[in-house]
Amino acid sequence: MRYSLILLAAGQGKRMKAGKNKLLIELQNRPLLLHTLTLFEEDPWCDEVVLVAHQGEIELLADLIDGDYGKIKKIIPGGVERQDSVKCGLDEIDAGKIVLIHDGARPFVKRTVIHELVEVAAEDGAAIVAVPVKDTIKKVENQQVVDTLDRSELWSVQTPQAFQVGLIKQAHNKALIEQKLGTDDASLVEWYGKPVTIVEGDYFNIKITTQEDLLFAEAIIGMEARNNDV
Ligand SMILES: Nc1ccn([C@@H]2O[C@H](COP(=O)(O)OP(=O)(O)OP(=O)(O)O)[C@@H](O)[C@H]2O)c(=O)n1
Ligand SMILES: C[C@](O)(CO)[C@H](O)COP(=O)(O)O
Repeated sequence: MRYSLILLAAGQGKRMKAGKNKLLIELQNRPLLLHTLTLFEEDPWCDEVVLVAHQGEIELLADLIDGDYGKIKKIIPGGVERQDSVKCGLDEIDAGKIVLIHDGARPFVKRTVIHELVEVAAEDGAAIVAVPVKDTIKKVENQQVVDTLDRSELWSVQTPQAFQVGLIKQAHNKALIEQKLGTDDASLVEWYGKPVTIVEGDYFNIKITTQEDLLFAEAIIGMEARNNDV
């Protein structure tokens, strides 16, 4: 199987409070973005990568990559919202492909999960990685609990998310026209009226969002290094 990747790196990292794009923060002496890029550069199923960046950081990222990532087809400017950045990426992907959309801020997705996702998307049209929620989730209004949701039905959604490219382009185009904004791409497909299949992932595939996630990330890298030594 083969796929194209849209890798998102055009966020602001406001919640990280690092004063710069969080994807440039170093983990084990390497920018976070390069950890994520390496996963896909080394995956034989990945044909090409469209890297979506801030207009003002395109040159910086090109220098950082320095010709080491041959699968990068283009570095293109993103938009204000994550969804706008994905739309810019989709415009670069040819018809008939399976496209994966992934947060540059998730450097720990496993290749086995990626491959299962691609196979399911090729069959079903849309597939996303998710894990069952571990906490009890309550609905709250004005600091008052109004409901306790049934945890057996709740999943915490990650990326990558994989789609037949025609389907995700149609969903994004309709969302643009009707000004529908979602926090992930699958929600646009759901809103478009098409099914989305869950592939169970794992709890290591964190999104590096706030300062404490950097500690978790260092711990995961340390654990991976120890496992490789065994
Ligand atoms: N306009 C945007 C917003 C986000 N992203 C990317 O989408 C991924 C997930 O977004 P998030 O973790 O929310 O990143 P930020 O927007 O950078 O963080 P924050 O919301 O804290 O500012 C990140 O890899 C980020 O670079 C993007 O490409 N374009
Ligand atoms: C797409 C996503 O990774 C799913 O968890 C997430 O929605 C991305 O950004 P967010 O701004 O943290 O919601």
